[in-house]
Amino acid sequence: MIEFINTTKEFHVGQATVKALNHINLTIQKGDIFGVIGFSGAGKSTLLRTVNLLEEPTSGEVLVNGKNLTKLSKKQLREEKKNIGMIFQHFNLLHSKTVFDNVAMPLVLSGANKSKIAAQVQEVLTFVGLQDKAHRFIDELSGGQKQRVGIARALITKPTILLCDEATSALDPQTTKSILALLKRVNSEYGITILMITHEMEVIRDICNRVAVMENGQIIEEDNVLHIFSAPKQDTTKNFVQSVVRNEIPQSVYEQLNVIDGSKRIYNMKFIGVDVGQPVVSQVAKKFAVDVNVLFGNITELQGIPFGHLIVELVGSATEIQKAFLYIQSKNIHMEEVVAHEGEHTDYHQRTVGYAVHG
Ligand SMILES: Nc1ncnc2c1ncn2[C@@H]1O[C@H](COP(=O)(O)OP(=O)(O)OP(=O)(O)O)[C@@H](O)[C@H]1O
Repeated sequence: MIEFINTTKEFHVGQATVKALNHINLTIQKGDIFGVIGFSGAGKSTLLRTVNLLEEPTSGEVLVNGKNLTKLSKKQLREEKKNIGMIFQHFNLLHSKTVFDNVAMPLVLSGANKSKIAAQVQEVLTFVGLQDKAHRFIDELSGGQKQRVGIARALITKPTILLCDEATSALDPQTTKSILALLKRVNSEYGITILMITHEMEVIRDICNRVAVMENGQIIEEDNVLHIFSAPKQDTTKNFVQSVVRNEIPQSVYEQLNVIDGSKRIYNMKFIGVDVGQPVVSQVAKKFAVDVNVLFGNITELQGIPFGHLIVELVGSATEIQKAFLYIQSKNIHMEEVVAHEGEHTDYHQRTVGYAVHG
């Protein structure tokens, strides 16, 4: 568990003072994969680096598993730091050394004996899938393999916490996926709490259970990932969500409203955590005298939970459309009617429909 309590960090540059962290209060629970997202300069790196004292807070506290590291003796601090692994955007590996030497380094520095080192290096290299690369030099590896070495080196001291500093930002999308999958295993198989900073919302979507959004040294929003994606509150959060989940209604759908007659309604069906596999659309068409045309869809997955929306046109009598509407709502699918402002054709909005169909 990591607790930031009123944590502030100031840097002095010439006469100016930069408040990189401005009274941060945040708790990362044991077992979390906690993401911190923000634009460049928001304070993410500084936040991460206060956890292992690469940066010391100016005021406030950071507690790691209940301990304030600034209060420890040098010897105690050395021991506690073994609990905190870290991986970096540019890997921070020693290029003139082999994979084995890089991974073994923390154990060598702590004076472990050779047989223990060999056994542990073998174990972590097998875990990250590089058991056959132990004697390769770092320069002979791809970016993804280098990050695997970074992860193996971080795991070698058996930490309870792993800090990830933009760990996939230098990797292509495919390699990013494989590294994120590996980090998920680090969390689920070793029970390691992960705190990661990123500027990519895809990373948050793919791996995190909780997320905090940072701006100007402050946390402006924090919640579980499903809530953040389904109901972002702050503009910056909304922008990040929009970058991966296009939840706006396309112009082509609004244009259909101009030609709609009394027998049609357009609805935005929002799926959050319901089984998209359930054949709601085809059931509606079978159960009611209603035709269903799918106009647009965007469904993704958040932590194995379907999430997204489907825009459908229901065609039929007002009574049958209302029955279909109530039936779909009964399946825990949120429905909003897509409507245009009276007399306006450029400024459209959505209206939540209660239980009545507007006619
Ligand atoms: N060592 C330092 N000396 C002076 N200012 C610093 C130092 N480190 C960070 N800052 C400043 O603190 C603020 C936060 O920086 P930080 O690197 O934590 O942000 P970030 O969100 O991680 O950004 P990026 O994604 O670009 O790394 C910035 O204004 C930055 O210029």
